[in-house]
Amino acid sequence: MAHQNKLNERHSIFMSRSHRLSVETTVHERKNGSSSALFNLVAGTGTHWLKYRGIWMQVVRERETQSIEVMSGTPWETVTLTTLSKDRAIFPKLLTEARDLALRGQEGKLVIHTAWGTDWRPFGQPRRKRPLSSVVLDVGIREKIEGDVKTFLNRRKWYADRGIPYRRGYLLHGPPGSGKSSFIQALAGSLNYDICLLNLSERGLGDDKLNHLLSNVPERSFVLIEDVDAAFNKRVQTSEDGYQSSVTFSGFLNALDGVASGEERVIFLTTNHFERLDPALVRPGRVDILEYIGDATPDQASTLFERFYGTDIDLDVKEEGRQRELEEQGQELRFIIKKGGEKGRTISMAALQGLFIRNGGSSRGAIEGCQEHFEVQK
Ligand SMILES: Nc1ncnc2c1ncn2[C@@H]1O[C@H](COP(=O)(O)OP(=O)(O)OP(=O)(O)O)[C@@H](O)[C@H]1O
Repeated sequence: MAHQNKLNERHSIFMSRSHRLSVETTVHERKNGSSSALFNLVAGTGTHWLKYRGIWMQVVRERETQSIEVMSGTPWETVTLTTLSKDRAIFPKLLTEARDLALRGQEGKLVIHTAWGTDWRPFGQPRRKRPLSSVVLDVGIREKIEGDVKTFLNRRKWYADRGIPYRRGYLLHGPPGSGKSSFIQALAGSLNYDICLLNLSERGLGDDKLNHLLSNVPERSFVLIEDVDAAFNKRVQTSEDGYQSSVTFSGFLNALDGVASGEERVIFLTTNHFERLDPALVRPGRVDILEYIGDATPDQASTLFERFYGTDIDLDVKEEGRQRELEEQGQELRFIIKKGGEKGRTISMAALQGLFIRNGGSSRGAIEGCQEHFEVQK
C-alpha cells in the first residue's frame, strides 16, 4: 500500500510545530543526492518523482490561488509525498534533514511569525539579530527581565511537578520610542527564540482564532502583542474604515489563561497607556512582570552617545584629544537631560537615536540638537 504524507507549506513547509523547513536554504546549500531530492520536492508546482535514500517517491505540489482561503486558514500550498516503500520512517528522516538544513540557514537570525488565518507563518526574511547590549535601558531593567525569562525557561519541570501552567507574561509600558519592542526582539534573538507578532485588532481575528493561535505557538517563540490597550480601548475597537475588532476582552483573557499544561508560553505585551488597561489583565498569571520603560535618563543618553561616537576606540596619541572631547560631550549631554528632567522635559531614546543619525559625523551637532529639542518644549 502506498504511504502518503501531506505537508502544508507557505514559503516554508510545515509538518508540525517543530518541523519548520525553509525551502530555499535546502535548495542552495547542498548538492548531494538527498538534497537534490529535496530540490525536486520543491522545484515547482505539479508532479515530480524523486529518489531519496534509494526510495522513489511521487511529489505533488499544489498551490492555492485564492488569498481569501489563506485568511480562512486553508493551506496556501500543499505538498503530498507518496511512496510504495514499506519504510514509513523515510518521511520523518527527509523532513528532519531538510529542517536541519533550514535551521542552519537561519542561525544568527531572528524569525518573525505573523498570524495567517489560524496558522503562524514566517513574515519576510529572517532578520539579523540585534545585540541585546545595543538596546540601552535604565539601570537594572535588562538584567531583571532577562534573568526572569532565563529562570522561567529553566523551570519547566518545577512547573510540571506542581501542575502549574508553564507560562509567563511580561508587560512593558511607557512612552513611544523607549525601546520596548527592540528590547523584546533583541532578547528573543539572544536566547535563540523567534517572535510571534500578534495584532489583536487584525481583521478577521475573533476569540476562537485567537485562542487557537495562542495555543499553537511554534516552539521556541515569544508571543509579542504590541499596543495591547488599543484593542480594548472602549472594549471594541473601530478602525478608520469602520472595521470593528471582534476579539472581546473576555475572549482575550480566556486565551491568555488557556494554555495546555506542559506547553511553554512566554507572552510580552506592550502599551503606551498603562492607565487604560483593565486591572483584570494585569494580574499575576497573566502579567507576572510589569516594567516601566521610560524616556532617556542621563545615563542611557550618554551610553547611547558613546555607542554612536565610540569612546572606546584604540587610541594613538592624536586620538586622545578626541577621546577627551567625546567624554566631555557625553557629560554635557547628561547635564542637558538632567536639567530638562527637572523642568519636566524629556527626550525619547528613539529621538536621541534620530539626532545621532542625522548628525552622523558631528557629535557636537548632536549635542546642540539635543539642547534645541529641550528648548522648544514648553
Ligand atoms: N532604549 C533604547 N536603546 C537603543 N535604541 C532605542 C531605545 N529605544 C528606542 N530605540 C530606537 O528607537 C527605535 C524605536 O524603538 P522601539 O520601537 O523599540 O520603541 P517602542 O518603545 O517599542 O515604541 P512604541 O511604544 O511606539 O512601540 C528603534 O529603532 C530603536 O533602535
